Amino acid sequence: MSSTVSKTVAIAGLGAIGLPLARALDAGVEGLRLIGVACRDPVNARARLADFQAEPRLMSLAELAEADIVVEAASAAAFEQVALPAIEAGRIFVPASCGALLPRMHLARLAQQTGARIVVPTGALLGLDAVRAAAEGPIDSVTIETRKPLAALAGAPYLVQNGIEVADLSEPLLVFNGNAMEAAAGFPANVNVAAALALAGVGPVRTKVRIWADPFVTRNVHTINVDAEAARFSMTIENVPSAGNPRTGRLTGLSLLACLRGLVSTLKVGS
Ligand SMILES: NC(=O)C1=CN([C@@H]2O[C@H](COP(=O)(O)OP(=O)(O)OC[C@H]3O[C@@H](n4cnc5c(N)ncnc54)[C@H](O)[C@@H]3O)[C@@H](O)[C@H]2O)C=CC1
Ligand SMILES: O=C([O-])CC(=O)C(=O)O
Repeated sequence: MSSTVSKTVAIAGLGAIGLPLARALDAGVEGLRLIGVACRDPVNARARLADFQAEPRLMSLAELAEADIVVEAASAAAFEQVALPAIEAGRIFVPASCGALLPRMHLARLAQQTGARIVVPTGALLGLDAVRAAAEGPIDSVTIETRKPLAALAGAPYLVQNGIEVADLSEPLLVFNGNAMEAAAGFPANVNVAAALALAGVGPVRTKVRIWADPFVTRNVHTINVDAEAARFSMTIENVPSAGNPRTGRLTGLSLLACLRGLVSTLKVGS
């Protein structure tokens, strides 16, 4: 159920997350109107937008801040170029690459001054409603264990820097065991989920992360374990990789769409 509130939306990136999200908005979501997208390659972007009913403007990353809601679905490297203008302009900023927010929490303080909001979507994860509720009281521990197919982890900076080869594994290998801050730096395209979990719960230092390269899984699998005073829970999600990007679960674009709907709906479900 949506309200008569209408907000404009602009999206950075037309990849596995951004393109289906843009398509869904173009098909019509009450209260939301897509006005712009930013892409690296305008020719390619025009081809992707050719069948849209209302073709959005091609914008620079900074120009996206003309919209009420600015969605970042590009990369950790592009995060700041999208985030800063949007937050300076007092917009609602929705980052998919939320791992890039962890070392930039000054942006949250800037948002306080400008009236902007930073809305981190649940993305490829689950259970952040329960984690947030638990975090209103004492929490003993929060962990996330991620298992990805080998192709989804290839090229991660942590693996390259540590000379860890995963391409030919015949058994699962624990490739990382640390906290969410370190995980976001070492696997910027793989564990934004750990960053979102950290922001929902006990922060990036206390949130423990284990990453497995697993030749036996065909999905991106995330299991969170929370031990809090009010509740103990474990939840697992098995995400179908996107056709366009095996690192990214197909659910992520849908999560962003649900998040945007929540920004304009009169009936909102979940905390
Ligand atoms: N929060 C979550 O649960 C999840 C977050 N992600 C993150 O979301 C982001 C987007 O993911 P995908 O759509 O799968 O990536 P993708 O690689 O499929 O698409 C990204 C798009 O952004 C464009 N792009 C990159 N840098 C740009 C720049 N400087 N200017 C303009 N366009 C630029 C690329 O050309 C590409 O079209 C990534 O950082 C990814 O790690 C991915 C999965 C889950
Ligand atoms: O899609 C997934 O399974 C998770 C992911 O890539 C991320 O959190 O960056």
